[in-house]
Amino acid sequence: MIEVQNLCKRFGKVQALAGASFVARDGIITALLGPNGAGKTTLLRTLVGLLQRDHGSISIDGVDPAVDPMAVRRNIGVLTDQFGLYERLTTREYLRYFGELNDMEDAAIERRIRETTELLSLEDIIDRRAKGFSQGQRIKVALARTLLHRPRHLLLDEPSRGLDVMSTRALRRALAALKEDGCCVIMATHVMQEVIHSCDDVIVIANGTTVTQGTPQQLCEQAGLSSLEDAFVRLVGTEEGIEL
Ligand SMILES: Nc1ncnc2c1ncn2[C@@H]1O[C@H](COP(=O)(O)OP(=O)(O)OP(=O)(O)O)[C@@H](O)[C@H]1O
Repeated sequence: MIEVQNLCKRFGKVQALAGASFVARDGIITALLGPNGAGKTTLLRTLVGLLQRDHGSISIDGVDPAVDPMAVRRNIGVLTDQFGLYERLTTREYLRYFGELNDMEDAAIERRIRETTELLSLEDIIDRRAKGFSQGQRIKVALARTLLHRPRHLLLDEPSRGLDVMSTRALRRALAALKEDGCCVIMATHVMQEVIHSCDDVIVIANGTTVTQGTPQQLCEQAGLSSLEDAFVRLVGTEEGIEL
């Protein structure tokens, strides 16, 4: 479980986070929905300790990443906008390398490579070098790396961008498997279809603060509208940052 209270982060004159608070529970997919510049990426980066917060509290299964960053990182998988692939390594070599960095045994690494290859349909690129990979291929490899060590918590920053229909389905399968495993998953996205399809709970964020949190149905009821997209627009008061 991830609990955040009154999280603040400023970059110079920009108040990127201005008191965000929420709880993301285990065994469900929590969407982080907000217009461009709302603070979603800053929030995810602060949660894992890539950015230092100015104020507020973070608890990841009871551990504060500022107090014990290594304990948090062992149990968390992060997919950011920087995929961090190595052009000269094949997908298999890259996944092996990250498995070793996470202190996994060789047999476990090979088993998880087989499982993630099947889950994310990586067969055609598993033995190809990353140089020249398309955007969708890059995301899938980065996602495989994120899932490889079976972290209990996952922070996914726009995982569906650039994915074709087949890859979107692969992502949905991966999310369903994580949910089944009882993981705590937070997914920042602009794609309403993905929220409706995969997410049980939604945090709406605007101007660095949490506007509301609830199931897609609760958000619709709160806004008095039947479509989640319309409810989102009403709740944040802007049409910016929506993809259908
Ligand atoms: N390193 C930085 N230096 C200065 N300003 C920053 C930095 N990172 C983020 N910001 C600012 O903080 C605010 C929040 O940015 P953030 O990237 O968290 O938004 P977001 O919700 O992820 O947006 P998007 O949907 O466009 O990806 C923006 O005004 C952004 O310009």
